[in-house]
Amino acid sequence: MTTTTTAAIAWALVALVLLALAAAWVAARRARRAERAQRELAAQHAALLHELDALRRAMAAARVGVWQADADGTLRHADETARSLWQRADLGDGKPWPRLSELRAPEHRAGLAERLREVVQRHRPLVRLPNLIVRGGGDRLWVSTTAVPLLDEHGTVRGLLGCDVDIDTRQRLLLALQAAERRYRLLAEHTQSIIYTIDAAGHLTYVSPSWTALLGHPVEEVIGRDFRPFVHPEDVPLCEDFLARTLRERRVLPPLTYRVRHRDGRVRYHRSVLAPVLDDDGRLQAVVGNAIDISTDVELRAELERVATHDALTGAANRRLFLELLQREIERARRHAAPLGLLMLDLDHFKAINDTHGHAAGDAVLRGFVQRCGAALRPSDVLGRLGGEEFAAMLPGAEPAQIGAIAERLRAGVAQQPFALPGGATLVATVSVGAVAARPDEDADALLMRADRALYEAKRSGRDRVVLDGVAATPAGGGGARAALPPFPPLARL
Ligand SMILES: Nc1nc2c(ncn2[C@@H]2O[C@H](COP(=O)(O)OP(=O)(O)OP(=O)(O)O)[C@@H](O)[C@H]2O)c(=O)[nH]1
Repeated sequence: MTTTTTAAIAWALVALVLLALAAAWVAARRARRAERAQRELAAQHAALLHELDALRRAMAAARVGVWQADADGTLRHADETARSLWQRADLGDGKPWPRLSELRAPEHRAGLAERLREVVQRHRPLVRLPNLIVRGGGDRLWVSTTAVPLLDEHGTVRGLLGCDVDIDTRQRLLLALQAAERRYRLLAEHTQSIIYTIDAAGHLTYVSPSWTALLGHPVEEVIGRDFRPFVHPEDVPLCEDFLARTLRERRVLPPLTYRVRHRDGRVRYHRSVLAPVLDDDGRLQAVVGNAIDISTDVELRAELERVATHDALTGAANRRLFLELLQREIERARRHAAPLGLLMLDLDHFKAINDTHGHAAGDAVLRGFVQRCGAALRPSDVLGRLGGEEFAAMLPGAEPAQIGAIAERLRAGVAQQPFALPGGATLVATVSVGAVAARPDEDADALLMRADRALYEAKRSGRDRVVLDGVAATPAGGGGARAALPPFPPLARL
């Protein structure tokens, strides 16, 4: 072997060693890189697992149960939360999986199955469908179901991925709220009273259908309109003040009674409460009112009042009311230095009318007498029946000089025309009148006493006449009128 050959071999060996070293270095580097990549992967995997665990815990806390199903809705997988929501921990334990819809309450089964079919056939996701599940324990729980299609690389639906979220508390509250609202709406729409809302400017923003029943207008003619045209003009300021005070004081005030015009023109009496509706921050949301028709009560009270204060036979004010009004009128006349007249009237020989023609005839004369007085007096005058056939007329504003003429007109109105009796017969009756003008310092008793004395004088001096404050003002009535009367028995006061 030559030196040259030996050297070549040696160089080749060196090259080989160098190559082997380089390969070992590269391999070691690769191994280091692979090891680093594996460590990174493991770290990423651990982080992912950590995130997944956090997500799983978050979903469990939010009561979101995830499930997976075949395209026909048969379940394939359900996570722990889903199993716990459904109370079906044994799902899939060797037994065939049910369809998702089979876990639902019977009334919601078909609806859910149909919506899942739509997800598969039309790729349309199902989003938050509230539905009831029947849990393993038999109780029912409201969940909201969401489902999306699971597609393969060709876009074919291979199954469904979805979740059930526990919305039981919220849904039951919502249903209770809806039921309450339905109840209140029913109440508002069928109540005898009018429920309404009104804004600060006085526009009616809602009225219940009972408005039509109580006031005649169709509801659409009222909503959006100002309340004022519906209220009696005299009561508008009262109602405006009521609304303004409710808005200002933000509280329910005692009810207000006011008059409202029915569509047919009749006046109705309403009593209303107004309640301000405030939000949590105390801001005014609306003003709600409830008005009831109290016309019947008002009319009944007026009738009771009339019965209690008026004579049932003739309709004249009874003694109590007349004396009350007289007292009031005397005080008013004194305050305003106004004149006031008083007539004391007593039908003549009334006992004889009763005795001869009967009590019914006497009643007819009393009624006719009051009618004639009504025709002869002014609307502001008051006629009262003080008892039996004795009456009194109060004449506010009558000057002393006029009183005699008024009394005479009244006397003549009685004597000059016969009274119709129940059987068709007629009868002429007369009346004696004591007329006085009130004096400024006189009280009711003194005034009545003076009028009574004048009346006594009229009777004493022959009846069918007026005595003005003790002085005979007119002569006795015509003989023709007296001719119709039966012969008089002896009279005590003569
Ligand atoms: N029909 C009827 N009679 C009444 C009623 N109230 C009182 N009387 C009668 O009126 C009569 C009053 O009689 P008297 O007080 O004697 O007076 P008079 O007969 O009118 O005699 P003078 O007043 O003196 O002219 C009595 O017979 C009473 O019974 C009533 O509501 N209906």
